[in-house]
Amino acid sequence: MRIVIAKDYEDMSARAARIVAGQIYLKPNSVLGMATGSTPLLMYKELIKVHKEVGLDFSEVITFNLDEYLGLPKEDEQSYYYYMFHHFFNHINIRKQNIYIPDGMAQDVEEECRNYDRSILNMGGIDLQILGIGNNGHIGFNEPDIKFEATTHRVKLDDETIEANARFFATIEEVPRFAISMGIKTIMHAKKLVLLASGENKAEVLYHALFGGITPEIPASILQLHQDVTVIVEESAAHLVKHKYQNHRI
Ligand SMILES: O=P(O)(O)OC[C@H]1O[C@](O)(CO)[C@@H](O)[C@@H]1O
Repeated sequence: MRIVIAKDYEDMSARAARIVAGQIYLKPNSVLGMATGSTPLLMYKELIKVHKEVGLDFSEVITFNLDEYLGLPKEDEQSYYYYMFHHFFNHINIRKQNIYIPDGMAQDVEEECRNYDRSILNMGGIDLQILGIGNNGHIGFNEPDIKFEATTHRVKLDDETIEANARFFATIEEVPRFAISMGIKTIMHAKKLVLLASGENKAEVLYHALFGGITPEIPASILQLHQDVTVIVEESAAHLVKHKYQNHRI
């Protein structure tokens, strides 16, 4: 595991964007795993800049999103489908048929999950997965006490996640209670993982995830078992981690 302490949110985002750009440069038809939430927003902006200024080509790139709320249609501004197009896909030359996001309105959720995992396999697996971390240690929407062997599945969101994500909705009642999420096993199968953490509120959970026991109570702790993880921590999330790490420049 490489741990990089970035000096601020801009630095964290630029470093993450460089890893993604490097991946696409070396393998133009890379399969990328995408995350949502506040953390990767500036990384997406950086990638758009690299696309516009240097011509980073997304025409062969394939993407799979980590998760989607159940019950929100694509056009709902709080859906992750909307987020991804609004913040990223509408601004680059990715092909729509290469974009995979779980369907939050699927009639048969189990079938949707099976198809999602099958599509990932058919594309040769995820080359590079971007991850954020929830206040409770979740990755994707894999909430504490998840089964580490889970593949893509329907999840019930924790109260803590509902509270944390209420900031994006008019009222907390509007936050969906269920979602579809890649499972831990799906995530762990990615060839490379990049975990981003930003903000003081992530400091403690990040420390436990990286240096505590590997336990379903902190789903991100499973990342300790992956052979190729880069953690990019913004300074304000890093004060506990700092005691333990050796800074590696990337
Ligand atoms: O980046 P944020 O908004 O703190 O969210 C943390 C994580 O929770 C989620 O919103 C739930 O999947 C992720 O997309 C994100 O990585």
